[in-house]
Formats: sequence, structure tokens, C-alpha cells
Amino acid sequence: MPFSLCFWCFPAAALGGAALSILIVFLFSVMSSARRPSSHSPPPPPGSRGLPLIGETIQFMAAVNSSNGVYDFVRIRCLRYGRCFKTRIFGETHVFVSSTESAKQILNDSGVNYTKKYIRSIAELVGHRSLLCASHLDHKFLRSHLINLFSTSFLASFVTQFDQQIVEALRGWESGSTIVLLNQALKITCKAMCKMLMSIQNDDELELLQKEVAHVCEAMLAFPWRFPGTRFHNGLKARRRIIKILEKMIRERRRSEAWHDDFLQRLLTEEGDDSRGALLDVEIGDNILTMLIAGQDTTASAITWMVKFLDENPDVLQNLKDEQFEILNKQRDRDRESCFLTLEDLGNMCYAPKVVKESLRLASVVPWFPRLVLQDSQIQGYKVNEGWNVNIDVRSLHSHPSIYHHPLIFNPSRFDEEAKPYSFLAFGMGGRQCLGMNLAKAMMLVFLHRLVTSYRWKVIDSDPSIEKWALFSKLKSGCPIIVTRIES
Ligand code: HEM
Repeated sequence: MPFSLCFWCFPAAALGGAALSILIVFLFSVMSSARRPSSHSPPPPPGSRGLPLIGETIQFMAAVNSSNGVYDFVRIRCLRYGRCFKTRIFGETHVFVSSTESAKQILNDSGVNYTKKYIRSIAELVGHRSLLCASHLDHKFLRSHLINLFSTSFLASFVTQFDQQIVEALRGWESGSTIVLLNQALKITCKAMCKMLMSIQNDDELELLQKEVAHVCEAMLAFPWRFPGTRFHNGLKARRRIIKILEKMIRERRRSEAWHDDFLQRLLTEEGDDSRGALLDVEIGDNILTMLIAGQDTTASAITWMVKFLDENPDVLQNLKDEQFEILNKQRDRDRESCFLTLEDLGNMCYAPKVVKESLRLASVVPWFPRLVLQDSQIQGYKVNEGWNVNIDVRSLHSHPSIYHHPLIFNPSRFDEEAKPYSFLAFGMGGRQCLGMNLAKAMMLVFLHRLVTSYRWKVIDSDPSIEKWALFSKLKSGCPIIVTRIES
């Protein structure tokens, strides 16, 4: 009997066991599928879509208006939900992502799944024919014309001209005086950009344009309210005034025979080698304004951050000085007639470009890049829907310990080794990469060279608060420094 029991019981027990196993597996799969959608349908990213209609717009605007800067809105949610989350701002769903894989996926896309898209206020301020807001096809056309302007021969002549401007500007700094670095850097970059773009050199005209561009930049994150007195309304008015100045210049240039060595002249006289020919006047206007906005504030802010980081890291500063004095001496030995830097001199710098790169990484002046999702797709294992906005959170990428060892430490030597693909994105990557990247790097190097070989300095206000309403992260204090001239 024990045998027969066993004999009969074994298959019965086996059957019972199998049934039980199937039941457990079934229940487990039902339970886990309730928790996790099947592989065919990835879940949406975590995050809060906030209140009906307004979403999290109030929290976003609070960050825009806080001394932690607008990026704080993203930083807090990144800590709460991880490296891919969603939110709702200005009536639209925004997803923020920060991995090298997702950056590659989005930045490599040729306009099939994603296209660039700024919030409406920005699009109106830079103009609909701007490279920043044009549709994929229009962008290709505009970029193909504008990219020609940034040739190596242009860069070579720009470097020497810019060096002359810096030497002149720094000569005006009295030893022992206090300099608000951001203000000075803005003046310098505005002058360089205005000369390069349209040969404006008159101080009054430069001051006026700098103010107008500042109004436009301040309006970029504002509510798109058009009531007189609002930030957005003031920004739009400033845009109109700049465009009027440009239209007048274009009319005069078309009437005159005189040749000016600048971008405006080259855009007005080019033939165009495609079916659409040369740029229309309205396209020239919107894109000169775009380059003014894209180049001035960004480069000035990056220079300011770089000087602050150097002040906080005396060892790095010493290494840099050693290299730069060597370059200065070589350059003096070489040529006693023209003592201005050349593109070749910049090419001979080894440590300074790493200082520039590390400053751009740590400051992440452009903290995220916006794109529009053109068709449902999957990013970082989450589903993103057509019509959503997806933002590459570059600041988070630049400060992730899995990508950068001790990411909060300012260490230019980390770039002795090649950075991992898509891990350094200060200027973006792919078809939308910054057009002025080499120009900006050259301006930072020239400024750095002249500053460290002409002055010692001390930052006298280390308040890290960020300027409110600033699209590009910049120090509220403007980074005041006391300078002492180095006697050569
Ligand atoms: C340190 C200074 C600068 C930084 C950090 C910077 C960064 C960037 C970034 C991140 C983008 C967008 C990438 C994207 O959305 O994928 C961009 C685009 C652009 N930048 Fe810069 N930029 C700087 C200086 C300049 C300068 C000096 C110019 C001069 C003309 C310039 C002109 C442009 C233009 C025209 C675009 C639009 C490119 C396109 O959409 O095809 N930038 N920049």
C-alpha cells in the first residue's frame, strides 16, 4: 500500500505540483504585468503632470524667478524621478532625459523622429526664419548658407582682431580696481560679434545694441503676455528695434558700392548654389539677430564661470600660467612687429583648451537642448508620444559620477583622455551643433591668455546665486574681481 500509494500518489502529486506551479507562474505573471506593462508597450516616464491645464508651470516659473536658476526645476525632479522624467509646462508635456545613449539617439536623428523646437516665446523673439526655429528642410537650407561664414581663414583673421580688442580692453583696467567681470565680458563679446556680423564699432551704437539684445534674452523665459510693461512685450519691442536697424543697414548696403568685411555683406552678395538661391532679407535679419543672441551672452557667461573656477583652483591656475607665459615669450621672440595672437598660437596651447572644456562642462551654460517628438518612440526604456517635447538634460549628463569621476571637482586634466562619446555636449552634437563653437572656444582662449599674462586677480564676491530670468546660466553677482597688473 505504501508502494501503491506512492505509485498512484506520485503522478497525482506530480500533476498537482505541476498545476500548482502553473497557477503560481500564471498569478506571478498577472501580478507582474499589472506592475510592468509588456515589452511591446513600454511605460511612460515617471513624473508629475501637475494641476489640470497649468501642469507644473507655476513651479517652473518659480525656478525661473529664483536665485538657484531655472535649472533647479529640472535638478529637483531628476533627483526625485531619475534620469528620465516627464512634466507639463505651458500646456505641453516635456520629458527630460540624460544618458549618453539617449543623447546619441536624439542628436543623431535626421529629422525623422525628432526636430528642434523652442517654446513659443523664444521662437517669436528670434524670428520664424531663424536657424533656431526653422523646420527641418528650411534649417538645412539656412545652415548650409551660414556655415560658409565660419571658415578657417575667417577664424584666423578673427583671432588676431579679437586679441587686439582684448589687449585694448584690458589696458583700460586700472591696477587695484574692481572689475565686474560679466559686464566686461559682455561688452567685449558684444563688440566682437557686432564687428564680425555688421562692422558696428561706434561705442554708442554698441551700447544700444547690447541693451536691446539683453531685453530680448530676458524675455525668452517670460510668459508670452503682450501687455505693455511685461517682460515679453519689452523683449518683442527690443527685437523690432534691432530688426529695424538691420533692415536700414540692408537697404543702405544694397544701394551702396562700398564693401564691408563682415557676415552681413557676405550674405547680401552671395549667389546661392541651390535651387532656392541666396537668403531673403528677412532670413538675413532673423539670423544676424540669432547669432547676436546665441553668441554674446553664452560666451560672456562661459568666460565669467571660467575665471571663477580658476580663482577657486590655484593649482590649475599655476599650470595654466606656466603654459601661457611660455606661449607669450615664444610669440615675442618670433615677432616683435605684430605682437598679437594667431590661430597657430591657439593651436600650440595644450592645457588651456582643457581649462576651457572643463569650464564649459562644469558651468553647462546651455543646460538642456529642446526637441519635438515627431512620432511615438522609446527613450531610456520609456515611451514618449508624438507631439511631446523631449529635452536633453546636458547639465545632469555633465555632472554624472558614472561619466565623470568626482564630477563637481574642476579638473581640466580629466580631458587628457578622450571623453566618452556623447558625454561632452556643451555645444551640442550632430546637425544642430553650435555654429559658433570654434569662435567661442577661440574667444575664451584669447581672453584667458591675456588675463593670466597681464593680471593677477581675486574674486571678491563668491555668492553662487544665478541671475533670474536667464536662459543661459550666469552669475548674479557678475563675478566682481580685484585686479593687479603683472609688470612684465
Ligand atoms: C560658450 C559659448 C557658446 C555655447 C556654450 C554655445 C552652445 C550652443 C548650443 C548648446 C547650441 C544648441 C545645440 C542643440 O540644440 O543641439 C548652440 C546652437 C547655436 N549656436 Fe552656440 N554656443 C556658444 C557660442 C556661440 C557663438 C559665439 C555663436 C556665433 C555665432 C553661436 C551660434 C549658434 C547658432 C547659430 C546655433 C544654432 C545652430 C543650429 O540650430 O543649427 N554660438 N550653441
